[in-house]
Amino acid sequence: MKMALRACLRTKPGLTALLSQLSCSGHAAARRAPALVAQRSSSSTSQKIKVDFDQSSGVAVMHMQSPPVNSLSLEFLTDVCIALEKLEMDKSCRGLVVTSSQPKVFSAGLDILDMYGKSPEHCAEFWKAVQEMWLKFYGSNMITIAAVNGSSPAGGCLLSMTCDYRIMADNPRYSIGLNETKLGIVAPFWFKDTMVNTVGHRATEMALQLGLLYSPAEALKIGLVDQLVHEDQVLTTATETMTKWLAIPGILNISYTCHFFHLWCCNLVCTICSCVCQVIAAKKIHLSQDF
Ligand SMILES: CCCCCCCC/C=C\C/C=C/C(=O)SCCNC(=O)CCNC(=O)[C@H](O)C(C)(C)COP(=O)(O)OP(=O)(O)OC[C@H]1O[C@@H](n2cnc3c(N)ncnc32)[C@H](O)[C@@H]1OP(=O)(O)O
Repeated sequence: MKMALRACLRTKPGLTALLSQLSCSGHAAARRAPALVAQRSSSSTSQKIKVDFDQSSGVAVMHMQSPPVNSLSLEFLTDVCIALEKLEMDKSCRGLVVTSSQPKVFSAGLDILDMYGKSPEHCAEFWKAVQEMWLKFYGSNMITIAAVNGSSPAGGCLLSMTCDYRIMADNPRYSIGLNETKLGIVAPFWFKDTMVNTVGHRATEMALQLGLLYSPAEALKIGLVDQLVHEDQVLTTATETMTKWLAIPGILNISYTCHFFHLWCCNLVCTICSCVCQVIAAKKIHLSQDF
């Protein structure tokens, strides 16, 4: 799916426009102008994000440092998107590792405090920022690897699933998954689609309906993560793995992209049809209540 988005962002101007409308892209850029990285190795820091870029390898490491648990607030999401935009614009940056500076937690998912009791304008901006993060990671031209060095529920799991590869710390205290159901909320369809693309249909059904959080070993078994390593080795393994991915010529990447793009379009059409059916059904229910 990520590759599919990459392809359409490269080749389909119409869809790019559609996606940019969906994601309100540019809202982050409007706040702070991106700067190109000129040094051989550099480090740029916002309050909540630290990016180390090694120009010799073309690999950047994004450290999420929003205490206590890297919850995805509007401010944090905006910083993530700005950092991504900057890296994306620097053509020498080919790979991105995302990890956490917080102990025991990769990301606690959407910031619950930022969703509660806020103005409709804030909620709209917040929700657009969530979509923007998803689109930017999924549609990135860089190879992305999530170095999941702690628990990663809900939106945190989504973030990791938008990456090309996931390496998780092998600590049974940590968990990962889309647990929204357990919180009494329904995960949006694009959370669901992202998981289907990662672990398949049946595993997603089970995961979402029961709101399951998986231990690292269980997550590996269903393919939610690709590799488990000792806690101390997560970041180094991620950078080593990146070297392998970057050795693959970009043209092959684009070819696979076309296959996945086809699948993604089919999915989108199905989703639109199902939304139309739901609206028709809701109208029928409404009418039958009137009479
Ligand atoms: C606004 C309009 C949009 C509306 C749309 C709504 C529909 C959206 C539908 C679905 C999508 C939802 C996606 C989500 O991501 S919802 C968030 C789900 N997240 C969780 O369930 C995680 C909850 N947290 C935990 O499980 C744990 O905190 C932990 C495993 C991440 C870490 O555990 P531990 O190290 O033991 O830390 P604590 O539990 O003690 O927490 C420390 C501190 O952090 C606060 N906190 C934790 N999670 C969040 C969070 N998601 N948002 C905000 N704050 C969080 C926690 O309360 C503690 O705070 P303190 O008491 O003040 O210290």
